[in-house]
Amino acid sequence: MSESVDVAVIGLGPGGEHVAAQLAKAGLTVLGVEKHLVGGECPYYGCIPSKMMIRAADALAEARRIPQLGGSVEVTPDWAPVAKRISDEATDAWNDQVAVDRLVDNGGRFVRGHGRLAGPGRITVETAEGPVDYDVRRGVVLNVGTSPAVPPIEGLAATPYWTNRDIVQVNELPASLVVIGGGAIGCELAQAFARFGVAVTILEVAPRILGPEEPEASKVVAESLEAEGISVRAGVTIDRVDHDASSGFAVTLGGGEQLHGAALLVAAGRRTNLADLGLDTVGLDPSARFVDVDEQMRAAEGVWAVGDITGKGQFTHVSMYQAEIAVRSVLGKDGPWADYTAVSRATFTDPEVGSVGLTEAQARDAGLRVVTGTYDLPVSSRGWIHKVGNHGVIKVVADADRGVLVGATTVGPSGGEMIGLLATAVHAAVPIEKLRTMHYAYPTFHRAIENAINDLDL
Ligand SMILES: Cc1cc2nc3c(=O)[nH]c(=O)nc-3n(C[C@H](O)[C@H](O)[C@H](O)COP(=O)(O)OP(=O)(O)OC[C@H]3O[C@@H](n4cnc5c(N)ncnc54)[C@H](O)[C@@H]3O)c2cc1C
Ligand SMILES: NC(=O)c1ccc[n+]([C@@H]2O[C@H](COP(=O)([O-])OP(=O)(O)OC[C@H]3O[C@@H](n4cnc5c(N)ncnc54)[C@H](O)[C@@H]3O)[C@@H](O)[C@H]2O)c1
Repeated sequence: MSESVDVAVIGLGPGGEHVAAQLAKAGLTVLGVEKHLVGGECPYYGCIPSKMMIRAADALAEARRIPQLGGSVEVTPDWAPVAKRISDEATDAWNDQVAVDRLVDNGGRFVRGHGRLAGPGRITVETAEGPVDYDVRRGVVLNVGTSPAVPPIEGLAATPYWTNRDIVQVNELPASLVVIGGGAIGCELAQAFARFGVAVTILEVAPRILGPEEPEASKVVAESLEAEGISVRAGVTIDRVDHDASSGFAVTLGGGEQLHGAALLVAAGRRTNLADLGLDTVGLDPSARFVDVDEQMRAAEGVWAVGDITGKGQFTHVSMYQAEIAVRSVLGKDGPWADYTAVSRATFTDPEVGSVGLTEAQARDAGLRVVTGTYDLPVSSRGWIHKVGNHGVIKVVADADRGVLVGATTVGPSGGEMIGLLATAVHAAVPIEKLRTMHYAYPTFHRAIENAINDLDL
């Protein structure tokens, strides 16, 4: 006979873990199903270990700026404390016992294995001891996340390339690193490794790195990376990859040029973990790239989905936001339901890139009467004082008809923090006239936002 539970959560990434804990605390019988590590990509292979690397790398870079400001310093990078911190503090050597215990302490049940929908109100979990069936009375919440996408480049599959899951476990740095992909992962990790003395090349097929960001942001970051000695090659195609134990990786570009690296990182986007999830058994398309959800995160009768698989932004904060909504929906509570007009994000390069809402191009595509304002950070008072490391730009995108901002980008030192002010402005549709007449402390970086708003021809 099958065991019976109120709710099963398949995949315990940040969102799924939150859903399982909250529903268990609300008194439901909740089964959490995870095939690898409870907590998902973010704590073990993503946000947290990468930001620990970046924190250390930024400290090195800041120290190297001392001679231009006030003294002398000898900087000797050492990767060992970074590797140790990631293993000891972030991942517990990639052991999730604490997270499993947290779920159980909250009243949830846990099973390790591959979960799969098996028709309305039923799931099967492939455990180490064999398949176990469960009847699910109220519903199933899917939070199965993504895996690294590996482009079909000739020769690549047969080489010992790294993905984010390997690079966060590196104990010794390579002399050189080729990065395939100039997105958030590629740019953040390229800069971190370069600051530890690794010779880094970024290969990006699109015309510019950080493609989803404003072109102004891509330009500032590309210039900053190049100024640190990183080779940024945008608009290139890769024909093949070879590897030899003695000489390392050889990457052949379209046109024949060959690049070499001791290590190769594939950071070319993500694919959703939707294969072998039994989506067809509940009437969903198993070949779709994302799971289509409504504003309550419902994908089908008795099926909810949260996180990267919903296609609403592959960020931990989006997964957690959706998790809160799914919890309310499962419990039969009221909204507010999902609204993505002011999703913000931060890319932790130096300079950091903060952004919220629509880019100028997206706003134009949406048919808005668009007006933009920009301001270069180095000419702001704080940028000028800051001197070395002050590269940055603020850009705001306004809907001229409504007199509000619909998007903004803040590039610079603390760019990811500066976006907070503008996220509130977009989220709450604060009238531009109100933003023009508020106080901006002097001399902060965020005071340059006032200049960008005053640059709007409105
Ligand atoms: C290097 C890197 C850096 C990042 N940095 C940031 C950042 O700074 N800020 C930010 O907001 N986001 C960042 N992200 C993105 C962030 O990690 C994800 O958006 C976040 O983890 C949310 O994902 P999720 O909730 O969809 O699930 P995931 O974290 O992807 O977890 C899904 C879980 O489901 C499990 N699973 C899959 N299939 C099954 C199955 N059939 N049965 C049982 N279990 C299953 C997996 O093992 C996994 O544990 C980064 C990602 C990477 C790779
Ligand atoms: N700070 C953050 O919030 C943060 C940091 C890292 C990752 N993330 C999340 O993780 C997601 C995945 O990150 P990502 O950087 O892997 O993906 P991405 O989609 O952002 O970037 C991948 C890049 O690889 C390029 N590419 C694809 N195939 C290629 C090829 N064959 N040759 C050269 N370039 C190729 C793409 O054009 C793209 O620019 C991000 O979209 C983001 O949502 C967030």
